[in-house]
Amino acid sequence: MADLIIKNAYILSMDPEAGDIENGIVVVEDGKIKEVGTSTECTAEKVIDAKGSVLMPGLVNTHCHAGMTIFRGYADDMQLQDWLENHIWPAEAKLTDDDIYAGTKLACLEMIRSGTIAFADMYIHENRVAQAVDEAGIRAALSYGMIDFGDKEKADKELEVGRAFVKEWNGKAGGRISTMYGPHAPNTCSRDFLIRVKEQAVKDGVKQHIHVLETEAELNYMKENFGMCSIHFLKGIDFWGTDVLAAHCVWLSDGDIKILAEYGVNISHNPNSNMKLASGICPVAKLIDAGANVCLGTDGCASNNNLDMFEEMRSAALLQKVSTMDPTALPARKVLEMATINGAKALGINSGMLKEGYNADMIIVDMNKAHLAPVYDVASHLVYAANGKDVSTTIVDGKVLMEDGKVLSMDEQEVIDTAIKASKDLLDRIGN
Ligand SMILES: O=c1[nH]cnc2c1ncn2[C@@H]1O[C@H](CO)[C@@H](O)[C@H]1O
Ligand SMILES: [Zn+2]
Repeated sequence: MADLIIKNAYILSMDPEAGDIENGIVVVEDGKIKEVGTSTECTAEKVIDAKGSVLMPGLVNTHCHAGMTIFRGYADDMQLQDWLENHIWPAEAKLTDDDIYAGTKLACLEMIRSGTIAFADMYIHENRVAQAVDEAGIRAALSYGMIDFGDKEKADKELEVGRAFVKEWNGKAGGRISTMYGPHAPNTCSRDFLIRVKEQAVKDGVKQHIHVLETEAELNYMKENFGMCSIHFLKGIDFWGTDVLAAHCVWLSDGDIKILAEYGVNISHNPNSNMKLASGICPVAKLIDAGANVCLGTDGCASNNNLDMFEEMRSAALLQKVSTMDPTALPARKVLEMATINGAKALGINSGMLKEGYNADMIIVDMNKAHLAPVYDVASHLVYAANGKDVSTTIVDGKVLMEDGKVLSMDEQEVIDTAIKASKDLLDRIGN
């Protein structure tokens, strides 16, 4: 007997061979998809009737600082450098590991509610992030964010913490957690440090997660100090020769785009954060044309200010259209690919498609809503009209984490109350 059957769904499989299936059935066994079709011989312990709903692969958030959910709305309307140096970093210095656990629990709750099945994270006290992910039931690729600012002693310490984290958590939570190295950015990490981290990542067989060319200030800094941009600088130390997830990539030349595509770099596009911090616009359409793997992320909640990947899909599409003055740029299906297939590829997980053998990481979107009627094209609604609140059911690794709007893997009110209390205590400590 199978574990779970979902029937009567409009299946948006994202599998190029199967396409969309009306009135479809998905069968789940041992956390994997066993069958996708229009009928089945199987019976299951649990059956969900998804009539009037869309069943699709859950969304993958490829750039996040989940613990920063505790800072939602803490410091808005300023430049990245001012925001980080004068507000976020001083506040982070006062964060306890309990605060980060509380913030990450809240982030996981919000992600499960809005249809995200996996996320990539870079933050501090990452052990507690991993604990929260383990308990919440979601999937994640986690990294400890390392910064050395050219200080050799700090570099040694940071790499030690990063290494310990990679070793302790890779493959944990029944395989739902993977680990990466997280050198923060080319303008906050020294050249020597980036080389050491890269070599360690290759030795340990894990990926690296890094911010790259988020701002024009970074581009200017790199040109002044190294006589070249971050993309060429990282090429020079063979950083791109390893498996990399690069967030933002806003300030790219046409030559940079070629390099990123050629090396198969995974690029996490974060349109809402880039708009809010006025960082600029990632040339997504050009990157895709060049053959690069572009996926989507929200960034942290202090620069977004939510984790709703449906909003991110809509923003990504609209921003490319207006910046290229071409309404055919980034059509709905392409954006859905970025949020599912491409994101799963970037994280190295077998999700992002509803297909036999893939992880049963999927969501049900309720289409019986005023703002989703009538329906001509399901993909259009998912990108241009829906939002995260339309997700009724979220399934990760075959486990139902939310069913019909009720979160099953955690006590929702307790998670919200704990985060609010932590934010108040934090303000007292900061002295605001
Ligand atoms: O958009 C961003 N650009 C650069 N750094 C960021 C951004 N958002 C958060 N952080 C910072 O990255 C570190 C990760 O460990 C944290 O210090 C976090 O505040
Ligand atoms: Zn970031």
